[in-house]
Amino acid sequence: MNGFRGLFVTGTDTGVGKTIVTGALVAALRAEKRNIGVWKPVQSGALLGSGETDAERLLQYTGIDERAEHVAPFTFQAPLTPMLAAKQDGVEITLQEIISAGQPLANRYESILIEGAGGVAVPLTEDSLVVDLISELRTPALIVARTGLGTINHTLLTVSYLQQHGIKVTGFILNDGESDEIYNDSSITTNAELIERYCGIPFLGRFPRLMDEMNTEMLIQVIREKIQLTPIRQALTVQSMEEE
Ligand SMILES: Nc1ncnc2c1ncn2[C@@H]1O[C@H](COP(=O)(O)OP(=O)(O)OP(=O)(O)O)[C@@H](O)[C@H]1O
Ligand SMILES: C[C@H](N)[C@H](N)CCCCCC(=O)O
Ligand SMILES: [Mg+2]
Repeated sequence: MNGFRGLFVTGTDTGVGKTIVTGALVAALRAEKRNIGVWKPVQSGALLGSGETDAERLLQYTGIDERAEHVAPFTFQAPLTPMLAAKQDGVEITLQEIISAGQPLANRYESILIEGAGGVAVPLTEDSLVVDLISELRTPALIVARTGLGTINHTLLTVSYLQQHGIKVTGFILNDGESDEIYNDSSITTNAELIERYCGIPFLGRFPRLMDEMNTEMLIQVIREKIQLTPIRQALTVQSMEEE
């Protein structure tokens, strides 16, 4: 049985801000005295020790006391889809190895937020995509998407693909990201409402562009002010009850 208690944070693409949003959500949930952990099953694009990997960023944002190699048991240097990045390092991993490597970490927490790599159809291993990992873990999914023009199509496709695989979608968050583009984009006033209308998945809020250093206190404040946590708390609770 591969079931994990948690929520899988996926995105409409790589670079949409899954790491910052995941870190902020975990920090806000932990501030409520919940024992929530964070897991990055496979990461690519930087090496541990650089301070640039997602595991290191997640630990920095949340203040969790874990070793980065436990948060991300598989790290590959090349900025490529994990399957290819692993190949370049001469490694071949299986979906079952990825899942087994996360189990000891998950066992230390009441629930975990899991950050994917890129979007839902990104090759993780020779014969699996991110969506297959979510299916195996049996967690619901939360989508992080860009705020601006193009996000309706990307988000509706992501919702549809997850649902075709029997995965429950808890909601979507639109992230302003680091680009200036959205400031002249009139679609931002209607994107969230249109996505909700066409797929029926709740909009949980807009994550603002952060200019200052991203410390834990500031991230908790951003989540409290901008993001609806109730559906996320419910997703984590319902799952725990289903397991009993
Ligand atoms: N709201 C924001 N404010 C400021 N910078 C942001 C924001 N969201 C994302 N960024 C920056 O944009 C870059 C890309 O975001 P990030 O690495 O979080 O994407 P990702 O979805 O986690 O990508 P990956 O698929 O590699 O995990 C990072 O440098 C991040 O710090
Ligand atoms: C390198 C990086 N940061 C990633 N998380 C891997 C993203 C792979 C995306 C593949 C793709 O969709 O074309
Ligand atoms: Mg990331």
